[in-house]
Amino acid sequence: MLKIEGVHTFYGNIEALKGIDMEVNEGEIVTLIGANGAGKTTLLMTCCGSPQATKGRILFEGNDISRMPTHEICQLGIQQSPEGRRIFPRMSVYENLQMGACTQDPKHFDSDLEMVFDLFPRLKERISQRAGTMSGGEQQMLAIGRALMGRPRLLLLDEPSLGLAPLVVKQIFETIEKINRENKVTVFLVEQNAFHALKLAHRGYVMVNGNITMSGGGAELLANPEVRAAYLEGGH
Ligand SMILES: Nc1ncnc2c1ncn2[C@@H]1O[C@H](COP(=O)(O)OP(=O)(O)OP(=O)(O)O)[C@@H](O)[C@H]1O
Repeated sequence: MLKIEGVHTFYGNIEALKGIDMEVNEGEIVTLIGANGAGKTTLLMTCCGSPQATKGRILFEGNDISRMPTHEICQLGIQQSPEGRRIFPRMSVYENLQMGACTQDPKHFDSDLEMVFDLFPRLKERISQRAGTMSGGEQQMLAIGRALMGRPRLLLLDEPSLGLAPLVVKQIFETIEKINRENKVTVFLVEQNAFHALKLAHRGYVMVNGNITMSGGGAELLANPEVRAAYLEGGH
């Protein structure tokens, strides 16, 4: 579904991605783990066209999206829930979800809203609340819900567990699994919480300093001593 071939991305003269090859197959949850500054967010952003890859190409369902503007990439069926959530804090929950649907045919709006409320009943309870006044976990649910309103076939999630309490992290990961299994959305997940993220994943990749250094099944990477030593605190 998503094929990343020899992708290099620069910020000025900083080479953040140094020739990335990887792929996400339809129906999978694929996790990318790596330390701070490894380039994980840059890879997700590059898949969405901002910044654009300087070398290499990215194919989505056979279309070369590497030089495409972000809104066209969204229309093809890729949506992102960004790092730090980036919800619109002064808007209500409902208005945030409306924003997520803005590229879509309005005829889908009501049923898509129900789908999001089924996944995150808390958002329905908070429908009129200003998004910026909600808890971190609720804001994360909203960021994922907003992305789903854009009807993705491929959902890119950047650190959905960031700053959340363990119980909330568990709920968010269970919902991600449900979105993949029941709503049939393919998921590409970037995480520092390697334990949860690899447990959930069909396959995973490890990124170090702008390069992919390891790949394998989620369970295989979880069991790998190098991965455990580097990314799983206390051999969790
Ligand atoms: N807008 C930018 N301008 C210049 N350099 C940047 C910019 N964004 C990221 N970088 C640099 O690119 C490299 C990769 O950063 P990136 O945010 O992709 O890493 P990451 O793996 O997502 O890290 P984290 O887990 O901390 O979010 C880092 O060296 C970072 O300092």
